Amino acid sequence: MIEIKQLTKIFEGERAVDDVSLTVHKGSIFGLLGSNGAGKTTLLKTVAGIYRADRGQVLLEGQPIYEHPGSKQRMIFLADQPYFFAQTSIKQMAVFYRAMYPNWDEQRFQQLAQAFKTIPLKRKLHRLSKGMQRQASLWLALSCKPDVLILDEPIDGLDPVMRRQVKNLLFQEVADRELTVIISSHNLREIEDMCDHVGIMHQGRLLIEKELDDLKAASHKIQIAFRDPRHEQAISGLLEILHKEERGSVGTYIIKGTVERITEVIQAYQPYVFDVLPMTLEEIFIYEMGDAGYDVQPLLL
Ligand SMILES: Nc1ncnc2c1ncn2[C@@H]1O[C@H](COP(=O)(O)OP(=O)(O)OP(=O)(O)O)[C@@H](O)[C@H]1O
Repeated sequence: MIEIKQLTKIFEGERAVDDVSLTVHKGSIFGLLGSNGAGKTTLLKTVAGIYRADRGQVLLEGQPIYEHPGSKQRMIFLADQPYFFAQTSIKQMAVFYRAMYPNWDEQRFQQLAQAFKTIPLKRKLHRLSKGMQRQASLWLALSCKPDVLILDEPIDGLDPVMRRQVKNLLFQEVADRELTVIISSHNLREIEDMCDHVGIMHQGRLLIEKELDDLKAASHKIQIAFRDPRHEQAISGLLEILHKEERGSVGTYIIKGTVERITEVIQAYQPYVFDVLPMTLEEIFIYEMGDAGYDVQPLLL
């Protein structure tokens, strides 16, 4: 378990991360979203023990990460720009990782050659494309068998086939040995596919942090055609309507509450049309955050 407690990181008098508290459970995948400059990379680097917090702390299984080299060996941070030593191949980088990370698993490294077969073992990494370099850094990271993998927009630059491959590898590690993953991305669909918890950052602050299932269960998109316009007024007194759009006689409503409660209230008026529609994570964020007083639309892609 990772506990982030009232974390603040200041650069040149500006708070890049401002009083963020968050718990990431072992074996979960946490997705971090936010606009450019929101503080995601700074938060991730502080969690990884690369930056020292100005206030607050980060604990891995109760141990402060920055002060414990042993904790840092249990986690891997993959930056959005992969970094390798000059003139090295993946084989040579593997020698370095083997020396650095006590959990390095040579057999896993060999197995993963199949998954990352586009990367030649002896070719200099700096000559590979950006996407291939990202693949190489994921290959090395997974071979270290880390307890925590922190990924700063790593999947965004991969082609669709490799994206699926990497997601499957991560799911497998989470299921088999409770790997904890923290991933930042601008791609909401990616986060929705992968993560069980999500958070949105803006101007250094964590605006919202919730379990995806809770978010999905908290509000619903319903299409309704009432028999009598007065019925609509009646339900708005009984349910919390966050948003409404009308097309002809059919209205699409975003309503807070459980689907059972919403169904019970609306069905009592026997509408002509009553359909519960799926909501995307983007819609959920827009309405949830709008309800909390934030215009979140510009923060999301
Ligand atoms: N090393 C640094 N020195 C000074 N300021 C920094 C440094 N790193 C980040 N910042 C500032 O901290 C703020 C947050 O930056 P950060 O890179 O954490 O945002 P981000 O959410 O990852 O953005 P993006 O989505 O664009 O990658 C920005 O205002 C940035 O200019």
